[in-house]
Amino acid sequence: MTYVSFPASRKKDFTAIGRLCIDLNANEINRPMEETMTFTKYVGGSPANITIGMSRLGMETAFIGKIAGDQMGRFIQSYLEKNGIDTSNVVTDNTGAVTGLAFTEIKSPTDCSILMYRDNVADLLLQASEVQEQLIADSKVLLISGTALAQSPSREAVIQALTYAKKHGTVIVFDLDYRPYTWTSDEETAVYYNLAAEKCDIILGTREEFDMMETFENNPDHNDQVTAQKWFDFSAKIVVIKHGKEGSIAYTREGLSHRANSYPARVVKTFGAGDSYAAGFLYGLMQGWTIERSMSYGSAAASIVISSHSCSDAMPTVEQVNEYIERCNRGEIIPS
Ligand SMILES: Nc1ncnc2c1ncn2[C@@H]1O[C@H](COP(=O)(O)OP(=O)(O)OP(=O)(O)O)[C@@H](O)[C@H]1O
Ligand SMILES: O=C(O)C[C@@H](O)[C@H](O)C(=O)CO
Repeated sequence: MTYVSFPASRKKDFTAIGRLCIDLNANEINRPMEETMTFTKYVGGSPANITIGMSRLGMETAFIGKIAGDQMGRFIQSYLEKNGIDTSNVVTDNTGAVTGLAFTEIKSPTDCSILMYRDNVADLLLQASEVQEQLIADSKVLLISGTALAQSPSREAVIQALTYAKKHGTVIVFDLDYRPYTWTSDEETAVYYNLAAEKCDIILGTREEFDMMETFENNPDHNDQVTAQKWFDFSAKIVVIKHGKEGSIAYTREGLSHRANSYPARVVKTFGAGDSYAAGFLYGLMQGWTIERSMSYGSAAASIVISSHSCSDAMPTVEQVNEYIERCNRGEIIPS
């Protein structure tokens, strides 16, 4: 059964809009930030990671965003291009804004956190007038992520991108990607998240992210089915609620639900799980696979990334995901 129809014959399979940043991942793992001395630099930002993941899986991809006009911005642009991502709608800031930094603290495989430096960041300065309508019209999928809604003018840029996607029948995916910094209140966050989600065909988020969106609603038991059902009265066809190691559950407009278990992993750090899951899941759906198979593929991609040091650089190819699944089936991956 096909739950989402992707438009045929478009130049791009997948375009994302939002932040392009730098991850600085601790080299000395299993210790607090205070004792961490060195870091490795990677391209980061959730929508960037997902786009890199889609590109590694063989999809034709593009990115809409804004980078700082400095060495960090050029590093990001060149990494995207090396990964086959069309950067023709990656705009360079000329106001002196900087690149967002995410320092990761890896205290243990289950206790990881991110320290963000996001004052005057270029990614939140993308303007609505800088979003290329034609690129969205040429794409099968547009992915938005919540953080870009946190401030103007990036907020308006995302809403304009949604308008173009609706006009051209581009499938819209919303990865909630809720990061509390840059938002000023729970009310502001919930209002903008809800407004955007009304327009989206596929919504992916964790239970905690959906809880934030339900600030003004009555779902005292945090019931996944209640959460998903609301969105089927708008545009959604699939709502996926992720539960970390416990796996994920997808609801469809037809009233069905599908569960996926996580794959075993030798976890180095947990961040990046959601981004790789999104890439694997969306890749599967775009191949016309069942929801179960797509979720399982996303879960395997997630296990690969959390078993690695980086998020973006560790995004797997089709061969790597297939091999990982085979190794798991043979019982060769012993979870940490
Ligand atoms: N400890 C784990 N072991 C194995 N798989 C995991 C683990 N944590 C997450 N996953 C896999 O990744 C998927 C998404 O994880 P999660 O629910 O943590 O998303 P997320 O919070 O968006 O991730 P992120 O930490 O990147 O923000 C899960 O459905 C599961 O398949
Ligand atoms: O999203 C960010 O800004 C940080 C990410 O790049 C980081 O790698 C992560 O948290 C992935 O989910």
